[in-house]
Amino acid sequence: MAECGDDVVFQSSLDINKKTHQVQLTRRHLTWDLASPGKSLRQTGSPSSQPFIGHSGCKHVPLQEIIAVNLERSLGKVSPFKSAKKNTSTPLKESPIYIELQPLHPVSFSVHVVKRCPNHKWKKKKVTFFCQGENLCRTWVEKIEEALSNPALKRPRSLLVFINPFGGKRRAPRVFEETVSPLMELAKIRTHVITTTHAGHAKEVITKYDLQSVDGVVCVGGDGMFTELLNGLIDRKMLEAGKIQTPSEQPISPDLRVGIIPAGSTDAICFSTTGINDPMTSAIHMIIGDSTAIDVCSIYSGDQFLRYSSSMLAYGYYGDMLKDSENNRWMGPKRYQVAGAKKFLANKSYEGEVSFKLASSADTNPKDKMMCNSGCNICAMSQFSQEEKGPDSWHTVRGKFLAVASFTMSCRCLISPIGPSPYCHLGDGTSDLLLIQQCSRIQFLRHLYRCSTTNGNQFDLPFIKVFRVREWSFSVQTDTEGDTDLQSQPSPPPRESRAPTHSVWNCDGEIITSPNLNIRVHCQLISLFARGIEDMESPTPQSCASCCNVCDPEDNYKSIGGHT
Ligand SMILES: Nc1ncnc2c1ncn2[C@@H]1O[C@H](COP(=O)(O)OP(=O)(O)OP(=O)(O)O)[C@@H](O)[C@H]1O
Ligand SMILES: CCCCCCCCCCCCC/C=C/[C@@H](O)[C@H](CO)NC(C)=O
Ligand SMILES: [Ca+2]
Repeated sequence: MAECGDDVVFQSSLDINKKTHQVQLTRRHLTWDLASPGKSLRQTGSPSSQPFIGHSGCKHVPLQEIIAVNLERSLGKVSPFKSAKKNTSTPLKESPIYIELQPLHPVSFSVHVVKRCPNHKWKKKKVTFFCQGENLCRTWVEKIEEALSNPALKRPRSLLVFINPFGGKRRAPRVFEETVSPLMELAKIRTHVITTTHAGHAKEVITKYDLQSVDGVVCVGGDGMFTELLNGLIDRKMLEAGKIQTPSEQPISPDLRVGIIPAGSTDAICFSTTGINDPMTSAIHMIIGDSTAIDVCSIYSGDQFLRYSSSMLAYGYYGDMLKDSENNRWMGPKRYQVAGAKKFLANKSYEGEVSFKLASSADTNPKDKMMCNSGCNICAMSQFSQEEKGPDSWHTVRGKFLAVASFTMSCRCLISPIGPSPYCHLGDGTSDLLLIQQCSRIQFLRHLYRCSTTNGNQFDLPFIKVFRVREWSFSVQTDTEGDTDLQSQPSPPPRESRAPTHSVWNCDGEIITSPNLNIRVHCQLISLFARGIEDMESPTPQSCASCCNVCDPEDNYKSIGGHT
């Protein structure tokens, strides 16, 4: 059924694939249906105010899923011979070349809409409408463009783009040039593109840039690049508000949304917020103005603020792996596999004490099998329930850990298709804190293997504890036995033969060396050009359910608008 308030803006008959259709633009949809005797716009309601009710075969696209609308430029075919022949008094050889456009069809415009493909991949699909006369064609384009510029749709008009030429497989410049830039042009989005020359470059620019002049900031890179933008944008807000980040200070939300065109090594943030690491999919989410707010952790060493993080913060195995992999950046994404295998064989554990404040709500937990999907109710509720945190409930675990890791999102990536913490929420104000106690290689392998599957049972192992937390801290414990041994020697052993007693932190792929950290989760602090991962089995309000009265079961994934 048509939604209340979805008034008709414009309608007419137009040809699609040489067949006449009744086409209607409402405030929320573009709809077209084959015109046949006994089936017309008039029959479906008052022509001036009522959207018509669809049925199978009728296509019904939410405006939010229109990527672009354009007048078609090539209106006819070139026919110089005919033109020359008309001027019979002039010999053919000497005649000036007249080019006459022979319209194949009157005039046309194209609408590019979202096409859903398997595995959350999005492409664009072009539908061309042929009009009786240029005026009608121009009016259609104007009306659709006007509807798309409705502020409620939150489509960006201009973007600041940072390209990291050294991230991942070093393909970012090409990815932007070949895939993203043509799409932005098609959608008439202005881009100011900066190719970074050094680490920290994007953050430096963000400190000074006139951010009022853009509607979003985009990185073409990986998790490290996103984190640089995240830190730059929050730092800028704090600076403008004259605030210094202290443990008791609440960080201020940036006004701008951030986009990620995946071109890094892991791309876990892009994967966890769109369901895939595909540049075209991400570019489309940006163009149509999708928005999802994600949690951010602030990290301190004592009272000293270090940085903000949004994906994984991990000590032990993942920290050692990152440190080792940094020497092999030239290998690209493979560096993580090489270092991961080395550190797996090393099977090193570290003593430490972890204290954490459990999320007060007993409704969710890291093993509850409730995936955070687009339009997630748990995240929607969390936005309003941050004040009722309940009584402080701190817990402490001491031990020898192979890894201590907190996931503020699922951290899906190619090697872990539903993520190392599959039921983690994007915007519930919590992180999943994973404690892997010292264990044998075979036990740890079992956990890692489970992370690489879609079973979601990687925490169901006796040496693993996992908690949903709002705040937590870690401190190293001195290995007293080891220290005594060292002290009994006349001089310290050579540096390389000393086993390190502590690891480093892997913070969104960047190293933090301070071992003792305090972490706080801030609910939905920054918004991304994404919508979370769509549940293809039960459509979400943003995809199909709210708009769709015309799902065509024959046309799954192929149908306009991708209705399921
Ligand atoms: N021109 C540059 N030269 C060197 N380093 C850069 C440059 N531009 C950005 N960086 C830094 O490179 C780091 C890593 O980049 P990025 O996240 O794009 O790739 P990655 O580490 O391969 O991918 P992932 O983080 O997904 O594993 C970022 O933290 C960023 O600060
Ligand atoms: C025997 C099969 C082994 C499969 C191993 C699966 C383990 C999956 C764990 C992946 C964790 C990735 C979490 C994301 C972290 C990012 O923040 C970071 C920067 O991009 N990437 C890495 C690799 O540290
Ligand atoms: Ca979360």
